[in-house]
Amino acid sequence: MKVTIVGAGNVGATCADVISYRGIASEVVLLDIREGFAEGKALDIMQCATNTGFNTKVSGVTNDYSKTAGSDVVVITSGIPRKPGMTREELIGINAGIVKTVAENVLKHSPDTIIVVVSNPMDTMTYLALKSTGLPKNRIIGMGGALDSSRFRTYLSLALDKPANDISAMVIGGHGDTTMIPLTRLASYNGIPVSQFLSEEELQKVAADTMVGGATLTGLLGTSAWYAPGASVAFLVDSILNDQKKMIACSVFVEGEYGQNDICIGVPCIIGKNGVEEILDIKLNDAEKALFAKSADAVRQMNDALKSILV
Ligand SMILES: NC(=O)c1ccc[n+]([C@@H]2O[C@H](COP(=O)([O-])OP(=O)(O)OC[C@H]3O[C@@H](n4cnc5c(N)ncnc54)[C@H](O)[C@@H]3O)[C@@H](O)[C@H]2O)c1
Ligand SMILES: O=C(O)C[C@H](O)C(=O)O
Repeated sequence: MKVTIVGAGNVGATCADVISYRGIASEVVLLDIREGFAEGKALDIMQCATNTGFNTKVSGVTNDYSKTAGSDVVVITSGIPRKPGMTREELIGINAGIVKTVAENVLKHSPDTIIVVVSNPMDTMTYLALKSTGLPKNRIIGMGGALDSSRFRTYLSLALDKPANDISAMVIGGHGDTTMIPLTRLASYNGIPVSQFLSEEELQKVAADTMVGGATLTGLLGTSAWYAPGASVAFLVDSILNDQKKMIACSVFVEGEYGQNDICIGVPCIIGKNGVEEILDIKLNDAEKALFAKSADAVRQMNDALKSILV
């Protein structure tokens, strides 16, 4: 089980670290354009092995894609993160070129791989990776919903003062400050609707905090987050490599689901060894449907912007 992570920065290295100590893959290759950087990160992670007790082989390379050959999964975390005050969408100009080139390079050496796109604006970068590589839609997965859902569960756990792992909740829609949709109506505390414990006002605050979860951390840290993003990617990779068939909100190409076509957007998916094995077209109420349509319009607009950048 080999995983390549392109972009050995904050998110990429954290993801490699979590994949290693959880034994999710037997081999992880980190690749970066910065001379020696991925090599350094890999060596540092490998030196955890005797203390945390893992056997995963972690290596780093500078721009040498031949070392990534035969990867089962490739994670794209290369690109720039936002700074305080920026939106994810503002990163499109620089990250589009990077993601397109990286996706093409990895496929030269791992033609059968499944690609997990992390770079922002993630829904648009996922669409770009899909369109530029021509891969079947089950093999291109955007990671955003796993992270947003974990933030949603965290904020719910803080509001309820109960453990996050006892809370089940999901965020769908775009991975943007105004486009994500925390499904408060469906959130539960061990199967009991959270609305039995929290007022509408408290639930609205949890939803609002979730939506700006990434912006809040960017304001605090001066760059965007990495621990929860890295762990969320590892969680997704685990479901692929170990064929767990977990239901995870992922940005995937929709063909009629939720009344949308020709965009990649966050929807509940079954994730297994074939990548996206099923999209669950769950029943939304009218208010949620309206939010989803608005979110899809915003995602589509970014895809249109992409077309003018890439010409
Ligand atoms: N989808 C999500 O939920 C999510 C979460 C967190 C971060 N992100 C995004 O992930 C990306 C990475 O964030 P980060 O905090 O790790 O940034 P970072 O700056 O710490 O790391 C990015 C790395 O990419 C490398 N890189 C740049 N161009 C490259 C290329 N052509 N080939 C190989 N490597 C290249 C850089 O040298 C750097 O080491 C950003 O775009 C960020 O917005 C997305
Ligand atoms: O907030 C960001 O820009 C990074 C990432 O998308 C996140 O949600 O942490």
